[in-house]
Amino acid sequence: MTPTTLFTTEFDPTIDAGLQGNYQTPGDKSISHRALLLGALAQGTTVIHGLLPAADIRSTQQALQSLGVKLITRDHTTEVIGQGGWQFQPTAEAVSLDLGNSGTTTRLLLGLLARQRFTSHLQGDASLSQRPLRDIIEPLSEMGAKFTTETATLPLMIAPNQWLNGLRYRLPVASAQLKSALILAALQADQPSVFWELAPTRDHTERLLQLFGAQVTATAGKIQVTPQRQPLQAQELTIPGDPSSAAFMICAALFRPHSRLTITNHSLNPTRTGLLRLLQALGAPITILPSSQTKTVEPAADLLVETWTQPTGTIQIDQHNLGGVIDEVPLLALLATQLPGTSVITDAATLRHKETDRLAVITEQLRLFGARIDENPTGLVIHGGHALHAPTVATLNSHGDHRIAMTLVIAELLLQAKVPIAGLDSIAISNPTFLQDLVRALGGPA
Ligand SMILES: O=C(O)C1=C[C@@H](OP(=O)(O)O)[C@@H](O)[C@H](O)C1
Ligand SMILES: C=C(OP(=O)(O)O)C(=O)O
Repeated sequence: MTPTTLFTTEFDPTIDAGLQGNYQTPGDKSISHRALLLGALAQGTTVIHGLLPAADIRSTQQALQSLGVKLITRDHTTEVIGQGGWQFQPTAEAVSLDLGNSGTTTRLLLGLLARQRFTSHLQGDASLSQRPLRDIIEPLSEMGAKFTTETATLPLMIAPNQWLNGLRYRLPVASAQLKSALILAALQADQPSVFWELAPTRDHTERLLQLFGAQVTATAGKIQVTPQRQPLQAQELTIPGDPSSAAFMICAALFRPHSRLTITNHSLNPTRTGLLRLLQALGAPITILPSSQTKTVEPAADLLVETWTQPTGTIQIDQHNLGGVIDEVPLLALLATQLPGTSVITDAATLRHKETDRLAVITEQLRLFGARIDENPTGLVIHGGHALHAPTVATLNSHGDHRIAMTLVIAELLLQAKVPIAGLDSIAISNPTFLQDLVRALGGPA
């Protein structure tokens, strides 16, 4: 994603208002990818309500279309015409897939394309092409997949392949993308597979596969996959709101005076509610209310978030709870600056291989606000308890990373500082209506 130095004109972080009204959380990104992919494999038409309309999801949609899958979008509903089996039917003998900025699309497709009759060429943008794929290439190759890549990154080629064997494998890293790729390959294998997770990560693949009729069981970090001989069965489903998008509005409301914001449709999947649990344990004024929305494919609720007048406590993240906040870490670093003590994030080296090196970039940017952060190879130590100030630089820089860009917007809002942010347009990767929604919650025009 090309950095820009444009700052939005409609959003004014110096505004003297709290966040009020209702915030409709955009559809969950992880579930949106998976609903499209499983819908494509199923027999029948899968109807998805509330798919996230963001650039990463468009990468999955375009990849599926290149693979010969038909998608129909009307208003807030997307229909996926399932192909009724594992074999995609592209019109050419070799397909080229541009996966943009989306790590999830890339990794899940590596699993799905491991046993196809055609050649696939996968590429992505500059950021995605830097992200390591070795962790995923190695076990999939052991199963029989045939990858060609010089550096275990994109661009990469997958050769036609007629067989995959089952695998018993202890995942060396905690990664939902790795786990999902292995499960998707294992369903196409000739023998059963068993995987053991290093630490808990989001479980949308397991849940959705069960809904679509696959034999996948997951207990206490052990995942058992039976090869799927019958096609998956198409479903109609409504996607819950993405906690990783809601997180920004929750923090803005907690730390802006005069806030009273209802967040609707927030997922309650326990593998995604790490931030919510952590804030509730610290006594933040967040009330969980019954959901006011249509029943979603995973549990969801409304949240009432009010200004946190006396923030207390600290944040402690390690490998046991990292999975539940993996995409919230840049925001957690900002949150920790607002707490009185010293917060510690550890076991988080994987953050160095996201859209940017998120540990380095958030440290660099929050220091411009006067934050006291020590960076180490696997995490951050954030010394709270002292006031931040408006940055004195001419431009902040998200380095084209959507989560960093949104964290900087919230930092500016908390400090009422108006400094241009380079790469703000990256927000469209996961949360295209973010600034508009923020302006509305602050009392601006809808
Ligand atoms: O599976 C997924 O949908 C995702 C998994 C996470 O990565 P990990 O593979 O590190 O868990 C997360 O960072 C990403 O935004 C989405
Ligand atoms: C890391 C992220 O996504 P992905 O890995 O799909 O690019 C994210 O959304 O923060």
